[in-house]
Amino acid sequence: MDTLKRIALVAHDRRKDDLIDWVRANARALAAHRLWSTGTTGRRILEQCPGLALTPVKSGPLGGDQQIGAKIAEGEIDMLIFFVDPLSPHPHEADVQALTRLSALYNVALALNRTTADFLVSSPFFAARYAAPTGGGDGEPGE
Ligand SMILES: O=C(CO)COP(=O)(O)O
Repeated sequence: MDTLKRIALVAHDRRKDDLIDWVRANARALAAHRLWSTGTTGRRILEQCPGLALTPVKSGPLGGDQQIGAKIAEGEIDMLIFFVDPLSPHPHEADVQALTRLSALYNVALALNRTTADFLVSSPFFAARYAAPTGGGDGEPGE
């Protein structure tokens, strides 16, 4: 079974430090998977974890949430880690709602906060490939 996961990492501004802290804490597990991020989130993650196979798209308010949503609609994302800020208004609220709606519609594993992200990253679903590499596997993305 192919256990390589395609994961999107997104955070609102006031949750970015928390997401980056979570990514750093789970960098070894995440390094075995393919990652996408909205623009500002992705650039900040790569500053801290330059070894991750992470592709930034546009910034969320400039269409990045919709780009991630389109990948979900195309069946190209398995998991969305989206640390939302429920206490601030967002100019692109419609895009935020569309992104979480598409995650529900396409049965994408969705974490809106750190506790749920911890459950996902520690689940057998996530860890199978990591725990049982096949011959010659060294955890590099794309194997
Ligand atoms: O706006 C976002 C999520 O809705 C995130 O976008 P950035 O990562 O570009 O800040």
